[in-house]
Amino acid sequence: MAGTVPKLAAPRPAAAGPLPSQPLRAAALAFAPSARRFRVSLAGRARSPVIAMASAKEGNGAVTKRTTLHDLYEQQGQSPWYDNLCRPVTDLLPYIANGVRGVTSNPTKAISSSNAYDGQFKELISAGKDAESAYWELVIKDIQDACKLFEPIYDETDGADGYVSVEVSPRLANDTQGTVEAAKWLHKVVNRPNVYIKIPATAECVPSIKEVIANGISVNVTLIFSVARYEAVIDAYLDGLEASGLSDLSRVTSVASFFVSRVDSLIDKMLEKIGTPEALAPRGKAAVAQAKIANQLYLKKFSGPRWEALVKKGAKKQRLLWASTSVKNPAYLDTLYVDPLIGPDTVSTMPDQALDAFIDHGTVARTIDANVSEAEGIYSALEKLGIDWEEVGKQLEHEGVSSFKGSFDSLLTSLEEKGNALKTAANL
Ligand SMILES: O=C(CO)[C@@H](O)[C@H](O)[C@H](O)[C@H](O)COP(=O)(O)O
Repeated sequence: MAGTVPKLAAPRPAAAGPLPSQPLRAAALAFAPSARRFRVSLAGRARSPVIAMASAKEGNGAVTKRTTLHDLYEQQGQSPWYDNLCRPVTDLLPYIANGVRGVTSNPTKAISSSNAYDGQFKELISAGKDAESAYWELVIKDIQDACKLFEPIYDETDGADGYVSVEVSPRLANDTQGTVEAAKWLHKVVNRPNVYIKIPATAECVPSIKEVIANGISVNVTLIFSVARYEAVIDAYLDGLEASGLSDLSRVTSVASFFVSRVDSLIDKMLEKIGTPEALAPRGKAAVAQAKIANQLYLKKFSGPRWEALVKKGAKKQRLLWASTSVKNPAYLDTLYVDPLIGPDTVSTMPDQALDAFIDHGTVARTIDANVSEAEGIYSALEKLGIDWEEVGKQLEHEGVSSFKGSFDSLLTSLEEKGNALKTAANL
């Protein structure tokens, strides 16, 4: 059935296929994160001007400037990830050299905005693949290549960091069992230890998370917009670990992607509609306040007897990952969704805009658990103004799922048209 489990013939064996695994791993090792001076042995073309500047070579080939991304991890235990994966995947190398420790992907965006996929797409269509199978082959190649680049970090941290995440079809966002099957399939075909299968935190997919974790598959739970749904996600992770039957849980890990900027975008609009001075005052404060409260919940849930029993089997905490970190309102500070959310065992995934701003003028300091009572005050003041946090979460989830589905559908339509044109031109 179209839109359920994608139709890729069989998992590709690790050594077969076009994956240049050895050169990529060698390149990644040359950029090894533990090295103080990074050798720029493979010319990755940085998309971020700040990363490019920081990677500028001195005569001896060393990176000239140590970025705040290294400090973020080394001083505060937060992992900076890059919220953008597209071809050529070796573009990631300067990012890794400058302190990036993982990557989140949005393949529909990557494929629709680049012609770097055209060559492989043409080969796949000539080989008789349909558009959807070709889509998955393109995606899987990027993910496998990126996994190789981050493998040194994964190995060095004993599986705690160095992940690359890839989403199941967004058409399955309301299909519990379809999501489980797609996650198992994707995990099998990618066939890399450091892949996160991305599953949305919709009501229908919360049970999928439990089942996928119970199958020993690491998961990036995405599209979390409310504290209530976040709690259900943590429970699904804990239930999954308990149900797994594995004696060693150390290789089943997860991140919970809490979206930030979109919360302000919606709540700001609601506050502007109310329009009173009390309502206008907290604009731009809701998202960070809610995120800080989410972190308090994280601390509570990953402690105590239930959690300690899992730790004895090697379980790792499901880290909070801040997503949607670029600022949408130009009136706000461009580090608004990074600076105040720094703390241990968290991930901040940043697109170029947020990454550049943070490297340029971000502040490395532990902020996630500072001013928590102020955050709680903002949260309840907004409730008093009539903001229903669960409803906000539901609306944002609905919009997020629709927009991911929409871009997936329109990409597939354009790949089908492109595929048909190629077949006609080649008389296939
Ligand atoms: O994988 C994840 C989070 O799980 C991220 O790539 C996530 O999809 C992105 O941060 C968001 O889609 C970006 O959101 P926005 O900046 O468009 O609001």
